[in-house]
Amino acid sequence: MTFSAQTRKENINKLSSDQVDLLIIGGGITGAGLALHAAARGIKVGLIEMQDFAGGTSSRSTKLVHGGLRYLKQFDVELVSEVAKERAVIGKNAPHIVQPGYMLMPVYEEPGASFNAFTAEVVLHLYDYLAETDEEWAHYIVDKEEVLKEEPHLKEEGLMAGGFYLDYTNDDARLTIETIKKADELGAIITNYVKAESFGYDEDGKIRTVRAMDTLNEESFDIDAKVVVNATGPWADETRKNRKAYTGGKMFPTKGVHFVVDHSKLPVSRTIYTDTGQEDNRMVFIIPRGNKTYFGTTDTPFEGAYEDPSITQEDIDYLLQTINHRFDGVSLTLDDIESSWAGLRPLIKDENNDDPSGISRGHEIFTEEDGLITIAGGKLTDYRRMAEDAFEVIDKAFEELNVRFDQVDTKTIPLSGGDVENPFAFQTFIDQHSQDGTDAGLDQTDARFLVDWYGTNIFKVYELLGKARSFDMPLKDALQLAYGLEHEMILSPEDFFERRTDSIFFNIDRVIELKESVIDAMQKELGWSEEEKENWSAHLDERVREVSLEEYKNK
Ligand SMILES: Cc1cc2nc3c(=O)[nH]c(=O)nc-3n(C[C@H](O)[C@H](O)[C@H](O)COP(=O)(O)OP(=O)(O)OC[C@H]3O[C@@H](n4cnc5c(N)ncnc54)[C@H](O)[C@@H]3O)c2cc1C
Ligand SMILES: O=P(O)(O)OC[C@H](O)CO
Repeated sequence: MTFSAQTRKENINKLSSDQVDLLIIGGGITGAGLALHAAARGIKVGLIEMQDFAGGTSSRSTKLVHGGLRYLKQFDVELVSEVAKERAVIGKNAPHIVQPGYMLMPVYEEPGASFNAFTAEVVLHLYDYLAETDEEWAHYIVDKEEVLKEEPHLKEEGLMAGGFYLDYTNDDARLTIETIKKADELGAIITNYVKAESFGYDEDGKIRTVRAMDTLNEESFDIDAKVVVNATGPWADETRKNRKAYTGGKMFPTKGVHFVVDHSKLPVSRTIYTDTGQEDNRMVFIIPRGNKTYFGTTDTPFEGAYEDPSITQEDIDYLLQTINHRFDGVSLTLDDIESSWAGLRPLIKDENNDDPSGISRGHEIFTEEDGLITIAGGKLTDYRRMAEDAFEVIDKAFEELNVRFDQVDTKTIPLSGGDVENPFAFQTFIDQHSQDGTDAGLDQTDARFLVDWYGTNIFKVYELLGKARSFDMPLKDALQLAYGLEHEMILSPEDFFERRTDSIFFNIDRVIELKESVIDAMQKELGWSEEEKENWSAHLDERVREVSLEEYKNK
């Protein structure tokens, strides 16, 4: 069973010829979670994504699975209680992607500080309680000396104490694609690069058809569905417009930016969550990842094209000022920034709140007169629960059509690659299966990396050794490309470099080194014309220029 460009062609044929019970518009984490939930219940479900899977916000987050500690400042206890409990569920179902770890919240005595030593203890205690955190990961508070022993580069002036608490690191695009692949494994009919353009109605004015376009060849086709769900995140209003039943805009997307520097420039040993020091009610994360450190984010109202929110000089100045304020002996400049990304929070408008950071990160599900169901808002960490909530509404729509399906508990369904015997001992799984990689000619580091990256899908990776060896590149990269083409519906170089691997963000030099050989291999495997090859190559060059902030560095 594959999930390739050929699968995509077959799925487009299926969607254009057979009615589905449910059609999901949007292939970010929210749409992916809905598709997995539906397929697990035996619902005939289709999903169309106009870019690549996770091409929107779900590859541009802070890349954490977390409960939203700072939301307790605005007493969003219900949200934190729901979202924080999901961390352990995702950690169990995707141990190859999501890792638990102690994060540090330093406590400073400074204007606008979120917490003091006492309130930090209270809020971390409440966070553990709401999340039902295991005792082994209980929070603890240490004094200033202990904090500086752990993080010697943190600013000493004003430092009072520090709280260590549990949260999880993540790879948002990997979490999305592994959810998509699991939905595919369970029977969902899924395709990327297909855009919902308009709707068709039955005699009662209910949506029963979606007019879709394959954005690769601009061919349009109709998809017949009993029920349609709009899971397009920040685009939710865009998707709802041009319909008689449109009840007005609900979304208030805010932009969040992250920058990546070499770890030597910002040598933190663990994730740090701290005030910006700019008295703006904002907190930022500083996160070590491999031999890099990334940090963010901003939270500013956004207007413009949602596909690729631009980063501004203000964003750069704000985050550099925040980091240089918080760390002694660190004076990051624009030239230290190796890569970056900007994403849009799919926030729901709050008429009573003009502070973007004060708006709830909760989700809403609503049905309009023509039957379109929209799920908006939320957090990536909450995606599974959001799907459960959505199906309470979707099932009502099915009941009106006298259609019913068995229930399912998705808590017990591992994502693709996550079905290890003991998810809490994933390192053992890596130890056990990296030997196959070294036997195939990989060095130990690459062999362990691939098992860590793909989990139980590593066996499908190794099946592609023959194909990989035909590519003119190091074996590890060749295996990742071969697997991505065969099992992760890679159609463009950016799909590979930005979302199936993390090279564009965390190893941009590697993108430049591998670009030609990857594009040559993709042309051969996907049958690109010379013109298509040139277009994809130019698109990748533009993306590299954009994420490395060249326009600002060359000013
Ligand atoms: C800066 C930032 C940091 C964040 N950090 C975290 C974090 O660390 N942890 C966390 O839990 N949450 C975090 N979030 C929130 C989280 O990223 C989002 O809630 C989540 O990714 C939204 O997923 P989604 O699927 O709803 O939207 P998206 O991922 O945007 O998916 C919507 C998809 O719909 C597609 N689409 C749009 N229109 C159409 C159409 N007409 N036809 C077909 N497809 C269409 C788009 O291409 C897009 O891929 C963060 C958000 C931001 C912006
Ligand atoms: O939406 P915020 O303000 O919590 O910002 C996103 C964080 O960086 C991670 O969720």
